[in-house]
Amino acid sequence: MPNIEYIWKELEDSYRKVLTTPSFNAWIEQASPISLVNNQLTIEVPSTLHKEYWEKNLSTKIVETGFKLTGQEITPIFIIQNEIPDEKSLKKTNKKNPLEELSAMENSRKALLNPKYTFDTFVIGKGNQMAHAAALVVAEDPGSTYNPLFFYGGVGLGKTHLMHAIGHQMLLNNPNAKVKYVSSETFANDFINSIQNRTSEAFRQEYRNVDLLLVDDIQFFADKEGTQEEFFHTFNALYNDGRQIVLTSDRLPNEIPKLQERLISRFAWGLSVDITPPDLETRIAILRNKADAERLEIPDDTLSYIAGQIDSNIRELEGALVRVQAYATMNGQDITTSLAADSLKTLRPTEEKKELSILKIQETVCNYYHLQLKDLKGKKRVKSIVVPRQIAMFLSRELTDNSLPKIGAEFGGKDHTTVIHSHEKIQQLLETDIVLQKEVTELKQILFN
Ligand SMILES: Nc1ncnc2c1ncn2[C@@H]1O[C@H](COP(=O)(O)OP(=O)(O)OP(=O)(O)O)[C@@H](O)[C@H]1O
Repeated sequence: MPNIEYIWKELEDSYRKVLTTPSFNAWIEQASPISLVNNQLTIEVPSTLHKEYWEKNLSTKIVETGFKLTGQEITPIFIIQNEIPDEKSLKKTNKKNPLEELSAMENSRKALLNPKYTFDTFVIGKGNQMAHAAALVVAEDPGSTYNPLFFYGGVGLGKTHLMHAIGHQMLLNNPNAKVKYVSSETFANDFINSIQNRTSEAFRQEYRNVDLLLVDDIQFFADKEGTQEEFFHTFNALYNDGRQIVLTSDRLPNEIPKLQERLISRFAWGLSVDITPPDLETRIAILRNKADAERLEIPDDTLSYIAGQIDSNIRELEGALVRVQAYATMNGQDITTSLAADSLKTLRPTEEKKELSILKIQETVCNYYHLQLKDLKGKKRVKSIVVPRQIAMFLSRELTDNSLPKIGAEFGGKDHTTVIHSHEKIQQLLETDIVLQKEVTELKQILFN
C-alpha cells in the first residue's frame, strides 16, 4: 500500500487539474494529511467552513483516487486545527493569464471595484480566515452556496477588501458577469433620486439586472424605511433569480437598529461571518506586503515595531506606514525603527503620553537591564549603567511632557545639559546601532503595553 505522502501528492495533483489557483490555495494548500489508519485518511483543515466544503465538494476525489492507488476504499475524516496559521497560509498567490487579467480589470473598473482589493493582496490570518474562505466559495460558485454572504466586524478590518475581491475574482472567471458595488448610502441616494426624477424603472433595471450585488456598510440602512422597503424587493428579485448578494456591516443584522425583521430573516438565509482584529503576525505580514508593493526598504524589526503600535484597525496600520514613509522622505533618512518611533510619536493619544511617568520609565529600564534604581539615578560612570541611564533620559524626554530640568532632577539632581547630552547621544547611536534600536523598541513596547 502506498504511503500517506504519496497518496496526498497524487491527490494534490488531481485537484490542481480541476481547481482554479485561488481555490487550490484556499482548500487544498490549507489542508494537511495527518494519518492513514484502517483505510481512514484523517485530514486537518483550518475551519468548519473548510470542513464543510471538503465534505461537500472535494471528498469524492479522495475516494476515487484512494481506490485507484490502493485498491481499497479510503474514507476521509476531517478534523479542525486550532493553532495560528503558519507562514504558508499567510500569503497566497492568485495568478491568471495576462489577457484574462486585462479584460477582468476593465470590467472591474466599470464595476467601481478598487483594483488593489483582490484576493492576491489579501493577507489571510486567524481573524479573517473563515471570511476569506467563504468569499472564495462565493466567487467561484456564486448564487448557490452562501447567499447572501454577510461580513460583519469592526472598522478597517477588510470587509470591503474581501467584497471587492469577490467581484474581481468573479469577473476573472467570467468577464461577462455583471457586478455592481455600492455603499448603502449610494443605494439610498440612487433610490431617492429615482423617485424624484421618476426613473424607478431604470433604477430597478440597474439593480436587479446583475449577477453579483455588493452592498457595503448596510448598518446605514437603519432608520431609512423607504430604502429598506426597496432593498427588500431588490433582494428578493436577485435571490429568486439565483444571483449572488454580498453585504457588509459593522455588526450582525439583528443588532442594526430599526432594520426590518423580514430583512433580518432573509440575511440569515445565507452565511454571516465575522472578521476580527488581526494578530501581530498577520499585521506584520500585511505591512510587509504593503512595503513590498510600494518597494519600500524596511527592516523587519521596524515593521514589527509599527505592527506593535497599532493593533486593531488595518486602515490605521497602513496609514502608519504611509506616515513613516513620508517622515523618512521629508528628513532624507532611511526607514529605521527609531525613525518610525519618532514619526508615530504624535499618533499616540496625549493621555497616554501624560500618563507615562519618569519613574515608570526608570523602573522599566532598570528591569530590562537588571539594574538597581539607585544606580540608575546615581553617579557611577561604568558603561553598563551609563548607557541605560542615557536611554532612560532619552525615553523620558521623548515620551513624557516633563521639562529638561524636571527630568534632570528625577535622575538624582542632574543638570538639564546632562539630559540634553544623553538625548543627543542616544539619538545619534540609534542611527547606526541595531542592537540599541531593538532594545529601545522593546522598551517602548513594554511601556505602552
Ligand atoms: N487581510 C488584509 N490583507 C491586506 N490588506 C487588508 C486586509 N484587511 C484589510 N486590509 C486593508 O485595510 C484597509 C481597510 O480595509 P477595508 O476598507 O476593507 O475595511 P472595512 O472592514 O470595510 O472597514 P469599514 O468598516 O470602515 O468599511 C484597506 O486598505 C484594505 O486593503
